[in-house]
Amino acid sequence: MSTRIAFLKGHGTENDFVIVPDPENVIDLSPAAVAALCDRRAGIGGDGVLHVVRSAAHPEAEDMAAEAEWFMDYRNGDGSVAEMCGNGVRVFARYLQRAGHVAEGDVAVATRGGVKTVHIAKDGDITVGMGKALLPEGEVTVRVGEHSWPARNVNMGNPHAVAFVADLAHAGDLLSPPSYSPASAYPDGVNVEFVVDRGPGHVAMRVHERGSGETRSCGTGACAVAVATARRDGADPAVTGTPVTCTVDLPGGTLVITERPDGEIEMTGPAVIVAEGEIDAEWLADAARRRA
Ligand SMILES: N[C@@H](CCC[C@H](N)C(=O)O)C(=O)O
Repeated sequence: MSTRIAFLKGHGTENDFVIVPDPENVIDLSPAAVAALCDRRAGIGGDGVLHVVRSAAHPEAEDMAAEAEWFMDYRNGDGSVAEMCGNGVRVFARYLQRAGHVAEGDVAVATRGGVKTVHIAKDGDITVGMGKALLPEGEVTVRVGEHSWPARNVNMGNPHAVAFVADLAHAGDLLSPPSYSPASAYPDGVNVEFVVDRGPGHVAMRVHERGSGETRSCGTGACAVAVATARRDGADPAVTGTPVTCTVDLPGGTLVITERPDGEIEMTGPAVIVAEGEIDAEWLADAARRRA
C-alpha cells in the first residue's frame, strides 16, 4: 500500500489553500509538487499551499523558533515562494487551532516576512498584525489592453502595485499578468490591485497575484490598497495620531484593515477549513515528475 500524505483545504475570503501539515519537514514539496496539488482539474486545487512546519525544523525559520513554534512555508500556486500571505496566515492559524496546537487568543506564526501575531477571536474572525507598509518612491504604470493607470508601489513584505480605476471591469479577464513599467520597480514580479471607491473608508478591488493569477482575495493586497487609499486621500495616522480603518470588498468577501499611528497594520477577516483527507504520495511524486 502506498504512503498517504494528510492534507486539508481551507480559505480566507475565498483565497483558497491546500494545507499540508508536516511538523518535521520531511515531505518533498518541490515547486512541481506544489503546482500539481494546486491544479484545479488534476489536483486538489488552490491559489497556494500552506506547508505547516515546526520553525525549528525549517532552515528558513529556525532563527524564529524561540518566538514562534510554527512556520508558514507559503507557496504560490505555480510553486514559487512568496514572502508573506495575509489570508494564508489566518487560515494557517485556524488549522493550528483545529489541530489542537493552539487555543483561542494570540498565537505567533513565523513567516518569511518575520513573526506575525494572529488573534483568534471567539466570534470566529481572525486578526493578524501585518507589520508596516513600505512605500517606495517612484512612478509606476500598470497596463491592461488599451487601459493604463499610474500605480502606487506598496510593499507589505511582498510587492504590490495599486491602481485606482474608473471601473473594475477595465482590468479585463486578468488571464495573463498585467504589464508594468519600469521593470526595475519590481525585479521579482508584483501583485497588481485594481481599486474603485465605494464610499468613505470603503473600497472594492480585484487582484492579479504573482504566481497564482487572479484570485478572489489577497490579504497583503487589501492592506496595500488600504494604505494607498489613505495616502491618496491625504490621511496618514503617523501624522494625525488617529488610526485609519478601511473596509475592502473583494470578489470573495470583505476584509477590514486598520493602520495605527505607529504604522502597524491589522487585518481582520474569516478563515475556514472546509475539508480534510489524504493524498496518495505516489500520485504526487508522479504528477510532480510529469511537470518538472
Ligand atoms: N494571497 C496572498 C498573497 C500570496 C503571495 C503573493 N501571490 C506573492 O507572490 O507575493 C495574501 O492573502 O496576501
